[in-house]
Amino acid sequence: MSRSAHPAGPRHADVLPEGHYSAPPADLNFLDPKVWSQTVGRNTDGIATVAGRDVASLAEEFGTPAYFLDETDFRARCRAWADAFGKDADVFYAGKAFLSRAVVRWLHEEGLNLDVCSGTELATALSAGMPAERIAFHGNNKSEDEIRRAVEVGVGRIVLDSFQEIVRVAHIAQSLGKRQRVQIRVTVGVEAHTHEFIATAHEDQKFGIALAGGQAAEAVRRALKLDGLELIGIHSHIGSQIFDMAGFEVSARRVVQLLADVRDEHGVELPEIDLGGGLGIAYTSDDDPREPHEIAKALNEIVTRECEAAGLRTPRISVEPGRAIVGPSAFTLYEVGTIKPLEGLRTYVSVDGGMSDNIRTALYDAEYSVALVSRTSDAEPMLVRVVGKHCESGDIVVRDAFLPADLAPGDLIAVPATGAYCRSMASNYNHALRPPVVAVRDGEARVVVRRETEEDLLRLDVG
Ligand SMILES: Cc1ncc(COP(=O)(O)O)c(C=O)c1O
Ligand SMILES: N[C@@H](CCCC[NH3+])C(=O)O
Repeated sequence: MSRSAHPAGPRHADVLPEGHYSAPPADLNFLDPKVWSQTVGRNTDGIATVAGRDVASLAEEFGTPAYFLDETDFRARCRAWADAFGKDADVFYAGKAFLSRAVVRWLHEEGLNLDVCSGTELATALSAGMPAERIAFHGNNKSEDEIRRAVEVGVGRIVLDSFQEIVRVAHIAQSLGKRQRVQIRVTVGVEAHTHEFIATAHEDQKFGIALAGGQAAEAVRRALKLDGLELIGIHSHIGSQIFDMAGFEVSARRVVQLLADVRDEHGVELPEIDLGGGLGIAYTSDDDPREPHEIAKALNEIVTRECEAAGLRTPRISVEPGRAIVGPSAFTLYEVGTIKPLEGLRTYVSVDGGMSDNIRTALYDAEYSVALVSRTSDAEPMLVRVVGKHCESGDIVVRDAFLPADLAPGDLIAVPATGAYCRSMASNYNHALRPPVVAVRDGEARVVVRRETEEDLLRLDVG
């Protein structure tokens, strides 16, 4: 990402502080379609709109902060992924990015499958009518209750994450008189170019079983011996917010090598491989993510080529995008509160939310964009840091961005690309009430996850 300085304007300090910012955009009013969802634009009054609804009326009706989810955009991304991979592959939406019953219904209608990683994500999916056989169950520490529930309802696959779990799932399935379809999650030893906390395929971490040292081969040996398990394939997920396809290619190659080793040792050709999720999205105009069809083409080619070289039948491929589907489909709307110019540094713009609705900046140093959306402005750009209202100096929503210098309390600003890992990682820090998710489509807005209330919080406090 660019960290270059920019020409100093009237509201810029002579020497700008070290930051993540690029030069100010040529037009501060422009809502770049790269980072905003499909139906976002501005009306003739300059107010931003989504699916035909203007943000001023949305703020009036639903309050701020709030997440607005562009249903048309979400569904279009589901279709783009499903079409790109075609009928000989499976797309599992990673529910951890954002899960609600409305989203489950949309996924179902668009023909996608679902990856869940807790009993309660599973319950949400089932309660919204997702057929169990289209659900994959993940997790590095699934409880016995979670496993039993998943086996009982008949999930399509459980992704085994440790040697202990191989035995645990087999016993539970057998005790229920079932044979559970499973995959084994392996760590392929790839250093994905992403933040350390969201890279998952290097060996020193909690997920999966290492290919290195023959551990994954040993896991396959054990799984194949157990009556309660039907081993259908190998799973690899290398991390999240990745742009470079090289890591996926190495991963695919190593997984196919394991399939060849399994065939040589056991005479069994495992029919499926899952290459996980992790595809990056544009959070700022500097980001250039790959399109689903490019990703599908690259993955299909590498798997086909490696399988041909190894004399294997090409397995059925599955992928698990979360962020790449829901991330760009939503934005968070905030009202500007206090504005504090720090001479020679930057201007701190406080909003009515913060790290409780978007922890990603504090946790991963994530970059976001921001725009004034309740009006347009011809004022000079001013370098800002958008911060929340929490008692924490790291409570930053957008580390470095430009907003018009005439920004004032009461203005509405919006942060795009907050559909993934924002509401799903939201907290009640400082007893913040988690914001609602409002789905907007064809001029209609409806709450799909309501705002928490004081009563919700007090109900849990039984002391
Ligand atoms: C196993 C697995 N699959 C899929 C995903 C989804 O990742 P993303 O939302 O980056 O596509 C994750 C999260 O990183 C994951 O751990
Ligand atoms: N929560 C992370 C990604 C990890 C996803 C799950 N393995 C993020 O916001 O980027």
